[in-house]
Amino acid sequence: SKKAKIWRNGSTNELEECHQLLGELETHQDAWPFLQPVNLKTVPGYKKIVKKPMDFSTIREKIINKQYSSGEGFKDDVNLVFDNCERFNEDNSEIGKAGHIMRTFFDKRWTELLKRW
Ligand SMILES: Cn1cc(C(=O)NCCN)ccc1=O
Repeated sequence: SKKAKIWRNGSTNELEECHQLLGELETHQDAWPFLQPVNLKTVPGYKKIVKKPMDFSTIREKIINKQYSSGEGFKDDVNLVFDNCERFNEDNSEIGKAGHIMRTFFDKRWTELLKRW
């Protein structure tokens, strides 16, 4: 596993703070469309339209398996979740609206974390 680094301002491991932020995403009331991979067998068109599926449970596995070398890779996968959502869903659909709410929530928390690193 990567040696924990002491970051500027004494904040400890960047990826530990990403793991905590993932917990906030997963427990958000509007997270329900993003908790598990979209079922490619039951959602028509998804497999063809969305080239790189991503969801919060997959991100959790990648954190646990040390597949991110920095917060940047974590941030890119979280944004992929929301970009996929915008590509596949109408903005005013239930899932489309949830995606916009979750992206706004994440962007605010990510900006707060960047200020501390
Ligand atoms: C993010 N997303 C989720 C679904 C879905 O059906 N999720 C299951 C919720 N229980 C369908 C399209 C989509 O873009």
